[in-house]
Amino acid sequence: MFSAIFSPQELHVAISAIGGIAAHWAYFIHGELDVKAANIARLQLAVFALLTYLKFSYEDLSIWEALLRSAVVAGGYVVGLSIIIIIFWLSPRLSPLGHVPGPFSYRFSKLPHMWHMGLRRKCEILEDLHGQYGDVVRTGPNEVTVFGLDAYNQVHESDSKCIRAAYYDILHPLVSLDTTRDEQIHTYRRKLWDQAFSIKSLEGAESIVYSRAAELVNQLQAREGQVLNISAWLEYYTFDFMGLFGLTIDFKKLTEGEHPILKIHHIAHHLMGPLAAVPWLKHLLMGIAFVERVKYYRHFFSWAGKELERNIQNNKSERQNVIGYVLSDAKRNGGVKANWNFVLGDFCLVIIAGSDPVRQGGMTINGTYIPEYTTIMTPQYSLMRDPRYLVRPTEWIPERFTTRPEVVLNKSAFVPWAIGKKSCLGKNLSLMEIRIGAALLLTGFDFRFVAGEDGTRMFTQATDFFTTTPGPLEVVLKT
Ligand code: HEM
Repeated sequence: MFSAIFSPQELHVAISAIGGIAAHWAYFIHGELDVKAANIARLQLAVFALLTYLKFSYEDLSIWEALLRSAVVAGGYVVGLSIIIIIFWLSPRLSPLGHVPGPFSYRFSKLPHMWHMGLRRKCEILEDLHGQYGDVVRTGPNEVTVFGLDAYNQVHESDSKCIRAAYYDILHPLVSLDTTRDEQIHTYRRKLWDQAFSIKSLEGAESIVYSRAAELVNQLQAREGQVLNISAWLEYYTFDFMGLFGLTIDFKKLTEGEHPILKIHHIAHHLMGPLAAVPWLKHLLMGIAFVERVKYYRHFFSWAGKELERNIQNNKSERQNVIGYVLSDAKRNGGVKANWNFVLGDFCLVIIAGSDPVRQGGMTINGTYIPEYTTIMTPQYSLMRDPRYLVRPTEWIPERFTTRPEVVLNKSAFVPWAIGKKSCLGKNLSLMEIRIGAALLLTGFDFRFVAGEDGTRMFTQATDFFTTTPGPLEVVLKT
């Protein structure tokens, strides 16, 4: 009967549109598909190719006509899928987050958020949304961002039921302590890492920190009177320290200048930043060869893989540092090759430590029910600039932490190292680096901003993606 009213091509388009709707109901809204993005795209391309072949072989069409007609059929699928996505995420009854306020366009897709992140930093976008919509904001079809200390504690405290969200698959297929989403694996690997951060290990680390801080002072003394980007020099200091402490590698950045991998890391960081909002897109692009945007990210991992192999070759005896403990564990449990994704993941984590977390869970936050399997973001940037917890929160008042406690209203909101089971393992180590570095620099030099520098670029030009890289701070030093 249908064939009397519709042409075969029209019928194919209609079936394809119904297929789009069915795919949404039967597949796309069930479970998490981010890391499967490239395979889903490949499958859809394969179906398209098959359809083109069938049309070419059985409908007596030229290859171009077959391609065109298949594209129209594929368009039916896209339209069907888009319509059902819009209905689903717009309807308060169907969408589990229909009751949470937030920007209209963010309800359907994370792509508008990603677009905005290309123009501004994520932390500033979220802070604006906080001002506009309050403490609980819908920032994606399946994502809310929550503000305030109570919300932060609920998500992060040790007995929280929240688990790490899809965003943490950032290194996929590699897995590091900081990105593993499996609670049991996390507990196991945290114990492994703990060995390298014991009091005894930190005592051993002290001499490395002193030697790198002394080298930093040497290098800066040799550049007295010159314009220096002190942000970069502090990064060389911490990078060189982490190489020696965690990996037995001397990156020699303090003595030989910026290591090429740091440059690659910075470019990758900058280009990948906006993609952080949309994990599936990052996985999709990584699955396609020659995508320019992820080129430097690939470079970073291929460099890290070779560097790890060299590192294993150069250090045959057991080492009592992070990579040593991680390798020994791998050897005890099937060998380094079998555990490569964990070993390389942790190797990369030592190189780039620290981040801004996201969690998943089902709970009531500030009176708003957040259903299970919702991604919950808890931006530390906003928490540590919230006037409920600090007086004049955006002003640089270092005395807050020493002689002026009256400008702190609630010190529990100061959580740079996070809290709970997944809080920073390197807190004491980083405090040691900061104290020794700051003491030597402040007692050894007078600092002056160069013309045009007011110290704000360090914050306003910082990149905000998994880890934060500060913007430049140009100064001239005098001994
Ligand atoms: C001032 C410097 C640092 C800050 C502000 C910082 C901050 C953080 C934060 C906020 C987290 C939690 C991330 C999350 O839950 O997603 C974290 C995790 C972590 N940090 Fe740091 N970090 C710093 C330095 C370091 C250093 C020097 C190391 C040494 C290797 C380190 C090792 C780690 C590790 C291993 C984790 C993962 C812990 C886990 O998943 O159990 N951090 N850091």
